[in-house]
Parts: sequence; C-alpha cells; structure tokens
Amino acid sequence: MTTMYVRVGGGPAIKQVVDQLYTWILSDEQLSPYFEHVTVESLKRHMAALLAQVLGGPAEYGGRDLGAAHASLDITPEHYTRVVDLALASLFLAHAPREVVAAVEETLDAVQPQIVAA
Ligand code: HEM
Repeated sequence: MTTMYVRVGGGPAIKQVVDQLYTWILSDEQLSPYFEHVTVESLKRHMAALLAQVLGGPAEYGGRDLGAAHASLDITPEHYTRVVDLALASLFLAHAPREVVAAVEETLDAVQPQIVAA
C-alpha cells in the first residue's frame, strides 16, 4: 500500500510544508511570541520528523513527548486552532491530497489535549 508519506511527496514535500508553516507562524503577531526564545531550526527538524512518522514514513522522531514539550507554554485553544489552520493550509499549498489533509487534521484534533493548557 502506498503510504500517505509517499502520496504527499516524501521528505522534500514535508520540508516545504514545515518551512511554510513556520514562516507563517513567525510572522503572526499572536503566535510568534511563543517562539521568541526557541531555536527554530531544531524545532523544524523535529516537526518534519514527526509529520513524516505520522504519515507512515520513516520513524525517526527524536524529540520530546508532545505534552512535555508544551507543558509550560500556556497555549490557548484559539492559538492551537490557528496553528492547525496554518498547518492544513500549508499542506494544501504543497498539493497534498485531501485525504492526507483530513488524516493530519484528525491526528491534530487527537493530540490537542496534550498541547493546550488545561
Ligand atoms: C498543532 C500541533 C502541534 C504539534 C504537532 C507540535 C509539535 C511540536 C514539536 C514536535 C516540538 C519539538 C519538541 C522537541 O523539540 O523536543 C514542539 C515544540 C514547541 N512548540 Fe509545538 N506543536 C504543536 C502546536 C503548537 C502550538 C499551537 C504552539 C504555540 C502557539 C506551539 C509552540 C511550541 C514551542 C514554543 C515549542 C518549543 C518548546 C521548547 O523548546 O521549549 N506548538 N512542538
């Protein structure tokens, strides 16, 4: 079976999606403050590895557990939704098939409680 990782265009497509996502996040005045003291290059690497893994590509994610990574950030539901919308938009922009976009949306809905502050 062709994985979603292959259908989306593999590593190069995922890099494009993640680059676009962080370009938008870092130029968004509501979202950029969260990233002020973060090394964005390593964040992008982790995000790309995680996305590849979720889509059935190589399982090489070596970052922290999502709950631990976001625990001290106080992320609101509104800011979470904003990031999800930008992520889905950047997938569409990279011509990802809609069923891939739908699967990513489902995954992001499922991990929301780990990332948004209680
Ligand atoms: C939409 C789902 C999200 C996913 C899948 C995700 C994924 C990740 C990953 C993989 C890391 C790296 C963990 C590590 O390096 O060990 C990370 C870190 C981070 N995320 Fe997210 N994230 C999401 C949403 C958000 C949102 C909504 C915000 C803020 C608006 C945010 C802000 C951050 C920040 C600031 C870090 C760096 C934390 C640090 O280095 O201490 N994330 N995220």
